[in-house]
Amino acid sequence: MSLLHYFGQRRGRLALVIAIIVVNAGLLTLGGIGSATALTLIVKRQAGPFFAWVGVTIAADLSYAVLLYFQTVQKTKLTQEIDTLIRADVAQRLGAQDYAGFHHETTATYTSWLTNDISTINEYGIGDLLMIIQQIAEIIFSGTTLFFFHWSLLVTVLVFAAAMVIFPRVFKTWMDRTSLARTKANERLVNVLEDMLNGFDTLFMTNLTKVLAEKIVAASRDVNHHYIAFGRASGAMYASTNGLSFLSQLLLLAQAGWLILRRLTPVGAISGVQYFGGTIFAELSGIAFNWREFRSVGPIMDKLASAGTKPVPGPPADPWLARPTALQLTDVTYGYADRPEKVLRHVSLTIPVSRKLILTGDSGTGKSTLLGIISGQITQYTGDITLSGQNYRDLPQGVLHDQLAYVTQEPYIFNASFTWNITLGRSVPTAELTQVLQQVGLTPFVDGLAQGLDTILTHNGTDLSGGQKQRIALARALVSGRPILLLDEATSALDKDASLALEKSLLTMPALTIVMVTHHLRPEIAALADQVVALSDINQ
Ligand SMILES: Nc1ncnc2c1ncn2[C@@H]1O[C@H](COP(=O)(O)OP(=O)(O)OP(=O)(O)O)[C@@H](O)[C@H]1O
Repeated sequence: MSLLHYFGQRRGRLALVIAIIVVNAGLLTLGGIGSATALTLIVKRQAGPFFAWVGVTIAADLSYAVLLYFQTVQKTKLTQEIDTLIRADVAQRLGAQDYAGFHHETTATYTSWLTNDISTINEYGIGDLLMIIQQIAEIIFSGTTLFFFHWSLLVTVLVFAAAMVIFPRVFKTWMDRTSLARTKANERLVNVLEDMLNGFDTLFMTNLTKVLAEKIVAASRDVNHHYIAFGRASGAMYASTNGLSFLSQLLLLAQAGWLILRRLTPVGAISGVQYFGGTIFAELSGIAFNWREFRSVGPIMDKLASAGTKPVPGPPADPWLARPTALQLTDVTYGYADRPEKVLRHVSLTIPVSRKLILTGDSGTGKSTLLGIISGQITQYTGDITLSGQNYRDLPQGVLHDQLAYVTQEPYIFNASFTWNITLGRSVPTAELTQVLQQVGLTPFVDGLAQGLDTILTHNGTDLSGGQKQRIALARALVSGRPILLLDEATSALDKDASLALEKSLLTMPALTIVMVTHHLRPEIAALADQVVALSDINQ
């Protein structure tokens, strides 16, 4: 992932912005030439030409002002387009990862990548690169003009220019290091913000809301510290390159005076040298500074690329999977990386097609872990799992996901309409949607909403009850049309009668293969299952 790659994708607008920038640099130069020439003419007391050049200078400066407007607008459009390209790329990479890969970083970290890092790319990547182009254009125009005043002025400029290009290299490592540390601190801040703000209710009920401010202030100080470290690096470079620039301008002024005294250049050169010399050195020190900043975006782009590889379209689903015959677990063993004890030990289980299996067991014994493995989210187990005789390890994730719907205890609700939360954007016939709503018992609730199915639900369903969220998740699973349902305490938030009714309705759907995890197995539910398995009986 390189920023230049994204510039390439928007080369048309980039060319337009560069064209405006170059014309503007030319207009600025014309303004400078106008002032210098006017000075020469007034010393010679030539009134007509003097006012003509004043007019040229005014016209150049006014045109510059007008073009500046278009430059700003086009630059903003270019920046916004590139932002979206980068976000799309990162989002695609995140979406193409496997379950463990995605959860390697927190969502807050990803948020920081897609917000803070994009801002940094805007400022230091896009903004600085365009600024560098403008600075180069101004340097070329100013250098050419100085040459016409006297060639020796250009030689002096080139000597100092070389010094200014070499000098900032001293600061490269310092700036790279502090820039990366700064983005890491931003990630930590976003993580703390998300953690504390999401935990508000808990802190509020325990009268500990002061913790909110304490943690946020601490994380903010951490960010301050790293911004200041970067500010030191960039400030040191900025100050020293500017010092060199001032020194160069003074020498150039002295040289121009000497040339005028020896009648080798017109009097106007005194203002021209100040103007163009000042422009060249200011822009050169600016380039050195902006180039360093621009380069500091490199590690950020590398970090964004670490989100994974770009997705490649998966193979089409195998026809043999159209109707899976059975799920078969053989000798499955698994333990979490940071825990010494294995949670599952040599578990073997067969779940024939369209059968209903209920898995029971005490809390913490590994039921959810087993469903995590069957769902394909956890992959680092030993042993084998097959679906229709095909080993999970040979199945592309997409193919497996086409066969399974996994409903957890705490389903996620998107900040989108009721319909979207059930269909996830797929098109589903209204009759089917209505039937599923009926099956999961959501119809009375939806009918009571002023906007019905168009009601926008809040982020993570904070305006819904736990039971309503679970009903939505079940509707989502049924609408998906997957032949295998994995239910992890999927009705735990419902009252006894509602939970019984819903479980009964699910277990009597003839086509579905169901693996249902439950703590509270009621006899009427057990009677509907083909198999009731206690995890402790199969976990050795
Ligand atoms: N991400 C994780 N990292 C480390 N350990 C974990 C993780 N998830 C679960 N565990 C541990 O694995 C064990 C089994 O957890 P699991 O959630 O599978 O149990 P469970 O039978 O579903 O429990 P419950 O009925 O309470 O939901 C527990 O000891 C738990 O602490």
